[in-house]
Amino acid sequence: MSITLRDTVLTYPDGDTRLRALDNVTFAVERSELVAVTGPSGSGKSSLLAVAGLLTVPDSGTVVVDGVDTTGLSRAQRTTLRRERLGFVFQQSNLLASLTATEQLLMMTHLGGGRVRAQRERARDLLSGLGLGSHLDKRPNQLSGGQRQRVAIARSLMNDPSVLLVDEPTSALDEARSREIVGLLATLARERDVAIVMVTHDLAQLDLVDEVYEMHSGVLTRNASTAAA
Ligand SMILES: Nc1ncnc2c1ncn2[C@@H]1O[C@H](COP(=O)(O)OP(=O)(O)OP(=O)(O)O)[C@@H](O)[C@H]1O
Repeated sequence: MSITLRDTVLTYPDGDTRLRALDNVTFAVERSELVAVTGPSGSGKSSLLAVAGLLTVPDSGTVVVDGVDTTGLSRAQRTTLRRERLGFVFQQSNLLASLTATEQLLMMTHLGGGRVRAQRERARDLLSGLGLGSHLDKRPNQLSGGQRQRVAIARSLMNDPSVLLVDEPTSALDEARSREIVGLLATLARERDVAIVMVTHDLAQLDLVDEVYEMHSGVLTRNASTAAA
């Protein structure tokens, strides 16, 4: 398994009591799998991504990333593991306005160190592989919403992650573009052997994913009827 959450509990203060944002969540995604997590607003989906992404430490339970049990790791150790094994794609691609597509990807290497020439080649290969070969030097305002989301996906792959955590990738896109992006994620999962967890409200694309989970009031359940595989 590339990412496993076992009996994970996350609470927040809520007046005199505590709200259970994750209520004994158990969840595992293998490499080459694309899994969708749906559920109403406030049900705990962002909390799930934050815990899986090692950004938030749960109150109890276990998070295992690529075979590494993260329980008890220091903040620095979690940061290293995150940088080496995890990739993130956010709702609104989060690109920097002043940088070209290639530079958005190279930013990741400044953060992580590494040789610029080899990284530039890798950035170009990734962008070309995602159909952006003729847009390498374009800035976000010169790209469509779907192209921007592709740049964000390419950027998330720079460190060759084992796990990709994707938050509402289609919320700013029309139906056809949404389908392309989810289809692309399904292909990437298989071709790059990466485990992808995608939070989404976009029920129209669920036939493209391997498994569908539903979150309700912090409780995660597998939805067998809508899963394609
Ligand atoms: N920092 C916080 N402090 C207190 N309560 C919080 C905090 N963050 C989230 N919550 C609460 O935890 C619950 C789960 O929130 P979460 O953001 O994970 O839901 P979500 O499913 O991602 O919602 P949305 O679809 O609207 O993004 C909600 O009831 C929310 O109000």
